[in-house]
Amino acid sequence: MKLSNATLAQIPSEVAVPAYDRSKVTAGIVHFGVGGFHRAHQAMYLDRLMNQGQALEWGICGMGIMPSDARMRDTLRDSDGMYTLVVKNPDGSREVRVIGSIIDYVYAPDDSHAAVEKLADPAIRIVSLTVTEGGYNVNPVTGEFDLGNPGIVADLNDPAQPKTTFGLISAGLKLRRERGLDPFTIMSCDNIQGNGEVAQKMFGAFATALDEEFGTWVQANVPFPNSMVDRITPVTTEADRQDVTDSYGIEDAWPVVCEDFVQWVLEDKFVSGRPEFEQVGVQIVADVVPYELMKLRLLNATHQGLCYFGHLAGYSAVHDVARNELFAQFLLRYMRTEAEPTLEALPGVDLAAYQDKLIERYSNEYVADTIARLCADSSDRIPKWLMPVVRENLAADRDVSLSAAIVASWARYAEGTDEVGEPIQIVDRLASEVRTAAAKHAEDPLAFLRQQDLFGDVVNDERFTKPYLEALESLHINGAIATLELIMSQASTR
Ligand SMILES: NC(=O)c1ccc[n+]([C@@H]2O[C@H](COP(=O)([O-])OP(=O)(O)OC[C@H]3O[C@@H](n4cnc5c(N)ncnc54)[C@H](O)[C@@H]3O)[C@@H](O)[C@H]2O)c1
Ligand SMILES: O=P(O)(O)OC[C@@H](O)[C@@H](O)[C@H](O)[C@H](O)CO
Repeated sequence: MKLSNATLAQIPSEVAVPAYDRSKVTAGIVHFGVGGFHRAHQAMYLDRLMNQGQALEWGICGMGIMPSDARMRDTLRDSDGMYTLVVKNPDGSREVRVIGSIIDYVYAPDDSHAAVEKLADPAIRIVSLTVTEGGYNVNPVTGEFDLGNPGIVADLNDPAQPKTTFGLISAGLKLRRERGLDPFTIMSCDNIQGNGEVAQKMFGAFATALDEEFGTWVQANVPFPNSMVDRITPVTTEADRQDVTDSYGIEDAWPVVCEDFVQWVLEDKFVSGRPEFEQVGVQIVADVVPYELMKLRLLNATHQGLCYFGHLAGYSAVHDVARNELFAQFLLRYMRTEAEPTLEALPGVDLAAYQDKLIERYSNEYVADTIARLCADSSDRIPKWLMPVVRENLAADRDVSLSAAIVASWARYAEGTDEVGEPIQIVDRLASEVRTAAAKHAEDPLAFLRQQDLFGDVVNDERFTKPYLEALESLHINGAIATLELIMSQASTR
């Protein structure tokens, strides 16, 4: 049966369905970047609240700008905004739920005027984002807003027909201001350190470029809370879709599969109110930074630590890598000896247990996360999650050997051929740059590190380049597994 309001009553009892009257839910949030993660995380939390009879005025209106978002528009239109969330436990059991908190979807290229009007609707009080790290338009060299991006240039030249998130959100805010309405909160939920601050800087820069006085108003009036978000959510596969049909008789064109673990730590900085997220397990705190650092430097950095070595060693599934003791010990050692010294202690958080739990989470075979997903967009990830660990450790004169080996594994991967001569498809907005740099390894083994916009001046520091060159050479001569063995045997004698 096709998932929709009309078929909800026929859903089998092992699948939970919204216990609230969806016709009473109204939109209070516009979300940009409705993908797998948003639907496994924020929309799920809101659905939990609604199931408690609360937050019915905080329904979500998705908004898309990318050509690929047309598919989400059509899928959600067909299912009245609903989808199946399949939570996979490590023992093979699962919890399956139809999520009902998304009630509308606007594909902005269809009608940018309607999209701006939606953003100016007084009922909308939060605009949230999961638009990926690349969606913040940060110039990698300067760290500033990239005013040269053609989409941004077009929106600045023709602000009445906005096409980017920056153009649309700014137009919505401007209209609200003209109409004497309060602004909305802009809530980033992307894996970026200081995601609220980065969003504030980037949206502020766009608004200023549009009109200086408006930029000042945005900086003074629009809050940008920081958050730490966590739930491993792989890309939905055709097998996942078929499984939902075969197991439950539900025809859902785009279900979501995720792990059982979920966490959201959120700064309480909102204008015009917010849902009572704390009632459904969200941690509302004054300072998110230590939580963010913990998650990005332990979880996201070890995803980088396992994916290039894993790919080179011939793996395609994350759980197979995590279950290999050599890899698990390498990741644990990186976390304990290099990442943890850069983290602040957090009340109630046992960092050693957190690290062990990560290996357990990665080992969940039912989640079926892929090495390919983790290897994408490396140039947005290694510089943001791993290089800050390196810089802090070098400043404190601490060891960086394992971090250097992770960077070397990326450099080897970027050469574009694996250990049995198969081509590697590099998915990265800087794919041609990183491939060009990696292609020079034979003549200049430090060529990759000379990409200053990615690595700063670490190429000049022998404490980093020595273990980096050793790892890279070993990767070329001995391969990934033997290199990890060598690194671990050297580490045990330190
Ligand atoms: N998947 C996870 O495990 C996970 C966990 C925690 C946080 N996140 C965060 O969520 C983000 C999205 O992950 P996902 O798994 O939902 O990916 P996804 O590919 O399913 O969805 C990404 C969404 O972002 C949109 N998007 C991409 N670039 C954009 C741009 N420049 N402007 C506007 N929209 C843009 C896409 O159209 C899509 O709607 C990640 O990049 C990360 O920051 C993901
Ligand atoms: O989604 P990205 O691109 O920010 O990073 C890839 C993964 O490390 C990430 O999606 C994790 O699975 C996630 O952060 C877990 O909460």
